[in-house]
Formats: sequence, structure tokens, C-alpha cells
Amino acid sequence: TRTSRPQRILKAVQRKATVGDPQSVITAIDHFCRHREWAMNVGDEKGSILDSVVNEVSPVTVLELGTYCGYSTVRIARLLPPGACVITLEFNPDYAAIARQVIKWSGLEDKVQLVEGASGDCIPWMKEHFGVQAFDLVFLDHWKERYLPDTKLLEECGLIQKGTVLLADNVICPGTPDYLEYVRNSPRYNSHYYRSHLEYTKAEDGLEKSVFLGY
Ligand SMILES: Nc1ncnc2c1ncn2CCCCCNC(=O)c1cc(-c2ccc(F)cc2)cc(O)c1O
Ligand SMILES: [Mg+2]
Repeated sequence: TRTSRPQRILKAVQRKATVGDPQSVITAIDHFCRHREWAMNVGDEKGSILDSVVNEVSPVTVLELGTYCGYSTVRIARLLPPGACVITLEFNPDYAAIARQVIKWSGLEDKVQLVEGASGDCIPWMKEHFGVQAFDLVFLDHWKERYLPDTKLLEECGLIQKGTVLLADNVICPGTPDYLEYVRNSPRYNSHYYRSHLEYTKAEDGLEKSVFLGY
């Protein structure tokens, strides 16, 4: 097919959503992915859980690993008060280009910093480049085998401090067994599993919320 799936998702947003209305962007993507073409957005069911965690934490600085088309970036940014922001890392330049347009359509570009690069390369530069002290919330939604090494990297870089909340997508499907084992058995995390479903399907999946307790 001539266009990519992310390009078709952007088209659905431009056709169905209202500029400056984040909820209409979210609704347009969910409708397209439920009725036209499945895509790996966190989706509406897990997205509601994400919303509740964002509201509970009311973070000032958020890190998102894995932007894709910007669906969860918009979900997070729309709930942030003025002065708060989400830094989102995307490895794939084609995905990043689409995400920038989706975020712009939602009118949330002032609350979002999209960085193109691999998590392992970018995380060590976070403090220096973005003046981040520590993240209040980290949403993990990138390569599933990178969840654990990147969590350890965030700890080593001092970007996770007492009270930082990690929220991980896909801990069942596709699954992140080594990450789950780590956060559930570490004395330095308090973990809770929010049972849900893989976006737009009946398959089980869920989000794991882990609060860092400090050293
Ligand atoms: N900054 C960075 N650093 C490292 N990797 C980076 C990155 N930025 C991007 N990536 C590379 C991530 C590529 C996408 C990751 N997400 C996934 O792979 C994913 C897959 C499914 C899925 C489930 C069942 C199926 F049958 C098929 C697929 C569902 C999901 O919700 C998923 O999030
Ligand atoms: Mg995911």
C-alpha cells in the first residue's frame, strides 16, 4: 500500500478531529483503530487507566518512552497543568514525523518535547540537555526488552527519585517478564497490576504501576 499505517492514522485525525481539541483527536484515532485498522496505541481502555494515574500523580515532568503516533502523548499532555511537560522519545523518524503533526493538531505542542533517538542513547543526556532533575512519571511503551535496562539506566542517571511513578504498557501482551520480575521483587518499588485488555481486542493485557521508594 502506498501510505503507511501511521499516515492513515494522521489522515483519520485530519478528517475527523477538531484542531485544538485533544479529546476529538483521541476519539478519532480510537475509532479508526477499532473499526478500520488495528494499531499499537495504548487505546481507550488502558488509556483510561493511564488518565487516572496521570491525574493521581499530577506530574510536572513526564518521560514517555515510545511515541508511535502520539496517541498516549496527547492523552498525557491534555491532563497536564500549565508549566508541566512531557518529554517523549521516538526511535523511528517516520513515526516521529506523524506524531509531531498529531500533537500539533491537538494543540498541545507547548506541553510536549518530542526527541528522536533510542532510549539508551538519550536517557544519559536528559539532565544536561533538558534540565530535568527527576521525572515524576515515566510511561514505558517502547521495545519490551528495553523496559528493564532503561529502568536501571534511569536509576543510575538519578532520573528516578523517591516517589517517581513508572507506568508500563504491555506487561502481558507482548509481555515484559524480566521487567515485571524486577519491579515486583525489588524492595525499592511498590508495584500494582491494572488488569485490562490489549488495545481494541479481547486479549488480556495490563499496565504495571511501580512507585520508587528511594534507596
Ligand atoms: N526511543 C526509543 N528507544 C527504543 N526503542 C524505541 C524507541 N521508540 C520506539 N522504539 C521502538 C518501539 C517499537 C514499538 C513498541 N511497542 C510495541 O512493540 C507494542 C506492540 C504491541 C503488540 C501487541 C500484540 C501484537 F500481536 C502485536 C503488537 C502492542 C503495544 O501496545 C505495543 O506498545
Ligand atoms: Mg503499548
